[in-house]
Amino acid sequence: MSTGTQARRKLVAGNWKMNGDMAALAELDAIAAAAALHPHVDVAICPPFTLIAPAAARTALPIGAQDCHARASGAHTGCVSAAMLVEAGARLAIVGHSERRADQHESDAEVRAKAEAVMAAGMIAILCVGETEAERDAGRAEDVVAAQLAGSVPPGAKADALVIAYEPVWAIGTGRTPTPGDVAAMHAGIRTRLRALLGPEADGVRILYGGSVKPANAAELLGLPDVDGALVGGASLKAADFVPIIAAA
Ligand SMILES: O=C[C@H](O)COP(=O)(O)O
Repeated sequence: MSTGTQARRKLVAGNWKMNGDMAALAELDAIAAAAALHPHVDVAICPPFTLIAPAAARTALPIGAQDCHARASGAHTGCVSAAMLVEAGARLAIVGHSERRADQHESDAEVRAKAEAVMAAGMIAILCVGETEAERDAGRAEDVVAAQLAGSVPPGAKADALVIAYEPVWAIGTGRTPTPGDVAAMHAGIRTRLRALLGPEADGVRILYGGSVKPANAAELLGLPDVDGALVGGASLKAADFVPIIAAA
């Protein structure tokens, strides 16, 4: 998988969430075939933990995890370490998804520790940020995202190991998306915040948009300034939906 440092290659990553079984891995074949037709786009799939090893064995597509424990080992029932993910074949891992921030009460500090573990293991961290609808309605969206970045982006992170995914919580799985202007403004704001945190390295960090990305809206969203790709949930489960998004990138 290419790094983001040179002209920020687009990245279209699928997050299967808690969906998929062995039979679903057949979708990877069609996705891989489409990805080969678009070599200027990086494509990755993040299936459930149980499918990482068989997915990585089946395809050359980069396979990722949806979470990672911050510690290397120990008494953490139900958790999986970064080294375990690498051994299973993962090359990237999502951290700080809003569903985990909400359901598992993950703090910015925990997300940062997870991102550091992912990077230390040689994987790419896709670090998610995004405001709730109430926060946007209150005019606090940019401040909320800025605070998440300040609290969860590891200091000294390198552009080839860090991807930011801006996912407004209210747009996830709802069929709703921010206006193109709001997406562009938020991505520009994220870039500015990253420069303050990481210096010039920030210019190589890819910033993905996520939240109800579909074939019908992908071209518009992916064509916006500072939108370096997409993190796709529901529309990544079927190649018939995901492939047009890859093509749009
Ligand atoms: O990680 C993916 C996002 O949560 C977006 O999900 P969605 O495309 O189903 O809205």
